[in-house]
Amino acid sequence: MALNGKTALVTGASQGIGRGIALRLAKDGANVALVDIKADKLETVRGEAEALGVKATTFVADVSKRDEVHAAVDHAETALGGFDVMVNNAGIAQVKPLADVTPEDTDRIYNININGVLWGIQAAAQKFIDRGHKGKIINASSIAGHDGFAMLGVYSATKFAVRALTQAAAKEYASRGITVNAYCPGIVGTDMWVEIDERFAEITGAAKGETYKKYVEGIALGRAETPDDVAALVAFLAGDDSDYITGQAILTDGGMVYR
Ligand SMILES: NC(=O)C1=CN([C@@H]2O[C@H](COP(=O)(O)OP(=O)(O)OC[C@H]3O[C@@H](n4cnc5c(N)ncnc54)[C@H](O)[C@@H]3O)[C@@H](O)[C@H]2O)C=CC1
Ligand SMILES: CC(=O)C(C)=O
Repeated sequence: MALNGKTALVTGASQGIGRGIALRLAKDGANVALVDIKADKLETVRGEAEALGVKATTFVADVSKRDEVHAAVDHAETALGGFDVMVNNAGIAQVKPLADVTPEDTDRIYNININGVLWGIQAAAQKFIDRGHKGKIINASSIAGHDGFAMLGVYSATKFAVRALTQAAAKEYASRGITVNAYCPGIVGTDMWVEIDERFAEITGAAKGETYKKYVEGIALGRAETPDDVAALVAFLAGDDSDYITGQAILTDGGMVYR
């Protein structure tokens, strides 16, 4: 198995894409540290990972808090005996016309989606350097990190920022054997999209389900994305086969945005 003996930390692992990534990495042989702000669901995912024959541990942390992210990385190393892969997946969406955005909105979403990724990059890179080996840092961007989406303007800005951090970190850490890449999903059928669809319905008067349907109809491959689709790309980026790739923000969207 491609990730046998490796240790991977995934943030936002309680559900959705993060859960899918954690279970795929476990299936590929990695021991997994599951981090989220939601404690209860983490334990369920831990059981699912252990059933795949690997070690798993949980840690409750808010990625917007630098100390908590650093503590999560320390915990992963102590509990699992190594540290090789960091997946900065946790994020939140916000559907709002730009005209209505408040400073409180931007503080919240920037702190989670941008700073959360930055703290994860810092903590993981320092850990790889202290341990004296290479490492993989993999960040959640989006199609909205390649194209700004109406009503998702602030969210889109955070996902463009993730690409900037990914490129800068790739350059800063390349000499240490650390690669830094981002994955850019399209329309994934998770709770995040349930919330996005509901907010669009409130703001635009669209019927419930209509916005999601409209976006899915625009996908060339003809179906919504699943967490497993995203996890397949992340598993590649976590393994040795991607060793010569760094600083990239790779689209996995079934054919929506072409770069
Ligand atoms: N669902 C989609 O269509 C797409 C999602 N993405 C990105 O993928 C990532 C995962 O999204 P989904 O799984 O769909 O979302 P989701 O809402 O289903 O799950 C997000 C997870 O992150 C956790 N989380 C939120 N804030 C946190 C914080 N401050 N600290 C720790 N954990 C926190 C939540 O508790 C939850 O378990 C996000 O970064 C999102 O922006 C990117 C493109 C498309
Ligand atoms: C949630 C998200 O990133 C999009 C573009 O749907």
